[in-house]
Amino acid sequence: MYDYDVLYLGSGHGSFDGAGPLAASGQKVGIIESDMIGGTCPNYGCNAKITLDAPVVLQRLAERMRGVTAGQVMIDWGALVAHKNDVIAPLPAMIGGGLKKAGADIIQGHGRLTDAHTIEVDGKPYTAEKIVIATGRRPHRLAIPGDELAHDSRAFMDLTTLPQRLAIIGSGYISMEFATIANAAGAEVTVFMHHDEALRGFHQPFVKLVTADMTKRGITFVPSANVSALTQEAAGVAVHYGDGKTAIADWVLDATGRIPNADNIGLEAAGVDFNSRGIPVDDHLRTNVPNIYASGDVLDKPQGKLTPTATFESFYLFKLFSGQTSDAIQYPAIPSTVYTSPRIAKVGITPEEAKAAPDQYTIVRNHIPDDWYHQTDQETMGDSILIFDQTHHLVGATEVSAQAEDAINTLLPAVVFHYDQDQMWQLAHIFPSESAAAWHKIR
Ligand SMILES: Cc1cc2nc3c(=O)[nH]c(=O)nc-3n(C[C@H](O)[C@H](O)[C@H](O)COP(=O)(O)OP(=O)(O)OC[C@H]3O[C@@H](n4cnc5c(N)ncnc54)[C@H](O)[C@@H]3O)c2cc1C
Ligand SMILES: NC(=O)c1ccc[n+]([C@@H]2O[C@H](COP(=O)([O-])OP(=O)(O)OC[C@H]3O[C@@H](n4cnc5c(N)ncnc54)[C@H](O)[C@@H]3O)[C@@H](O)[C@H]2O)c1
Repeated sequence: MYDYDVLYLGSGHGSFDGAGPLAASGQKVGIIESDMIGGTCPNYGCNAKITLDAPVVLQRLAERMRGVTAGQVMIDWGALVAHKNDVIAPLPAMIGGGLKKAGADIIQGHGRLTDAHTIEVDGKPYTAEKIVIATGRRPHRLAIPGDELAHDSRAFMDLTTLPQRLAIIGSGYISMEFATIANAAGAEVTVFMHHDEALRGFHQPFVKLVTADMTKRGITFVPSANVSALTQEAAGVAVHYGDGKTAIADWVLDATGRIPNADNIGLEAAGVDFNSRGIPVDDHLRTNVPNIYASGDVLDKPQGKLTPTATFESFYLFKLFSGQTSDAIQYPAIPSTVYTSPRIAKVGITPEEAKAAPDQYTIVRNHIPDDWYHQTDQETMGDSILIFDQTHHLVGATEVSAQAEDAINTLLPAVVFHYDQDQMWQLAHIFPSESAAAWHKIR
C-alpha cells in the first residue's frame, strides 16, 4: 500500500544508526537528505571539529613536556583545514554506502510532508506507513542590526585563512571549543558572553579553571556583553556591546545556540505539533500523529542535543519498529564533553545535585596532578569528582583533564549498569592507561 515501511526525513545520527539495522532486518526503508549524508556530526560537527583540534592536543602535550623535549608546535591553519577536509570527505559515501548495502534507499533533496503518510521531494511524493522526523537543528542567528556580517560554525571550519582578530558571540560548547582551536592556531580571540558564566551546564569550578587558562593564553572574555549591533568599518567588523563600547574584529562567529528544523518541513500539513523548542513526543518518541515519530536534535526534550542522544534514540526506534521492544524509551546516563584543552567531561549525578542531597550521596575529589599517570606527561592542571550513592555505587563523575572524555567513557558502564565492587574487580584494565588511572580512583 505504501512505498516504504519507514521513511526517515534527515540522515544524521538521529536516523542512520537505526535505519541501517532496520533495512538489514528486511523492512523497506527510505532516507531523505537535502545536504550531506550523515548530517551535522560527521560533516559539520563532531568529526570535523575533532580533526581541527588534533594539533591543539599535540601542541599542549609538547608545551607540557618542554624541557624534556625541545621545540614548539606551530599550527599551519591552511594545511589543517585541508587535512580536515581530507578526513571528512569520505564519510558521506561511507555512511551512505553502508545504508544502501543494508537495503535502504537514499533520496536526495529537500523533503516536505504533505500529509501524515507522504513526503514530497522535488514534486515527487514518497509514501510510508511510518515516518521519522530527524531533521536536526540549524544555527540560531542573533536578531541584531548587522547580524549578516556574522558567520556560523560551519563557515568557521571552512576558513582557509585564520582571521587575525576573531570575535565569538556566546560562551557555550561551540564558542569554547572554537576559541581554544583559534587561539592555539594564533588568532586573537574575544568571547562576548551572554551572562557572566560560560558553559552553564558544566561544573562551574572546572569551567573557571579552563577559562582562567584560556585567559592566560590571550583569550579575552567579556561577561554579560549584550552585543547590540555589528557594523562594517574600514578597519573590520565593529562589534557594538555593553554601554556604547566597540571592538573591531576580522571575523565574527555567532555561536548563540541552535534551533530546530521543524518550521519548514510541512509539519502543519500532516497535523504534527511543534514549537520553538522542537517537536514534542511521547515516551515512545511518537508525535501527536500516531504514525509519525521524531528522533535526535529536532526533539523538544530535556536530553542533551548530542550525538550519543541521537544515536540512542534512532536505535530505540529500530528496536520498536522491528518488534524487539514495546517498552517506553529509558534513557541511560548520557555523557558529554566540551573539547577545550583540557577537556571537561561529565556523566550522571552532578556535584551540585550531590551537594544538595548529602544523605544520599558521597563526593570524592581527586586532584589530577597527584595521579602518577598524569605526571608522566607533566599534567599540572585538572580535577576529578566522583559521586557515589550510599551503597557505594558510582552514580556520577565529572573531570577536567587532558583526557577527561576517555576517563568518563571508561567509567560509563559502572554508572549505567550499577556495578558493585565485585564486578568492578572483574575488570582487569590494560596497565598503564587512562582507563586504569580512572578505575583506580573508584575501587
Ligand atoms: C560544530 C558542532 C560540533 C558538535 N560537536 C559534537 C560533539 O563533539 N559531540 C556530540 O555528541 N555532539 C556534537 N554536536 C552535536 C551533534 O552534531 C548533533 O547532536 C547530532 O548531529 C544530531 O543528529 P541529528 O540526526 O538529530 O541531526 P543532524 O545531524 O543535524 O541531521 C539532520 C539532517 O537532516 C537534514 N534535513 C533537515 N531538513 C531536511 C529536509 N526538509 N529534507 C531533507 N533533509 C533534511 C539535514 O540536512 C541534516 O543532514 C556538534 C554540533 C555542532 C554544530
Ligand atoms: N562537544 C559537544 O558535544 C558539542 C560541541 C558543539 C556543539 N554541541 C551541540 O550543539 C549545540 C549548539 O552549540 P552552541 O555552542 O551554539 O550552543 P550552546 O547552547 O552550548 O551555547 C549557546 C551560547 O550562546 C549564548 N546565547 C544564547 N542566546 C544569546 C543571545 N541572545 N545573545 C548572546 N548570547 C546568547 C548562551 O548563553 C550560550 O553561552 C550545543 O548545545 C550542543 O548540543 C555539542
